[in-house]
Amino acid sequence: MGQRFSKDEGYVQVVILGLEHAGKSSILYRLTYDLFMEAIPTSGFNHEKFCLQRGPGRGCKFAVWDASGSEASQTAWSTYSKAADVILFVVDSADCEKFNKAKDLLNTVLGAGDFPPHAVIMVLANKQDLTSAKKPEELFTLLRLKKLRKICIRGCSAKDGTGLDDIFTHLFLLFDHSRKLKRCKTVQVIE
Ligand SMILES: Nc1nc2c(ncn2[C@@H]2O[C@H](COP(=O)(O)OP(=O)(O)OP(=O)(O)O)[C@@H](O)[C@H]2O)c(=O)[nH]1
Ligand SMILES: [Mg+2]
Repeated sequence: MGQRFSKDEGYVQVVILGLEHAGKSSILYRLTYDLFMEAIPTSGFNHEKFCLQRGPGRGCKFAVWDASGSEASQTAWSTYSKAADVILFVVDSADCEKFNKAKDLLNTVLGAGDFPPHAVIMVLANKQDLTSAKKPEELFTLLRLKKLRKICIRGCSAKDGTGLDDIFTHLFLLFDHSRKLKRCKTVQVIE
């Protein structure tokens, strides 16, 4: 907790952003310990490292930074985005009153364009265990994601683990694809 942010060389750098209370730290706990713990609001960062043990991305290493969602902390987000290979933007799918705020915040993050061109942006529609939660497809429209480039959405629940067990494989495939696309573009320019 409260660590200084830095780029982890040799790792796919994943930055978790989103409003306070969206469930960012709960997702990190679920990924790290495979359990649900009552999280306390983050001050600074949580930082964990993972290595994919199986599947197409076997051996790929991920460094995950879970930021505080407080307004004071949001001012520093562009620093983290600059170093990000993957941005996970977490939304509380059951908190309809905050959807607009979440949309504006996501637009601010994306509009700043600080992240590298190969970066993958995934919205995690968290708290799918709650009956009031909007489905990822609904959130896709509500957050007006279709207007935004290179972005995908996935439903999940830190509480019961839904949508999180294969997240690193999924991220690896997206990241790999994104890097290859970038390489293709370079080849086309040279031709
Ligand atoms: N029902 C349900 N509750 C969740 C889920 N994920 C998180 N919560 C709850 O949501 C609240 C906020 O969770 P946190 O993980 O602390 O949220 P955060 O985004 O890290 O918040 P900040 O660190 O303040 O930015 C806690 O009470 C969690 O128990 C989920 O998938 N389902
Ligand atoms: Mg937190």
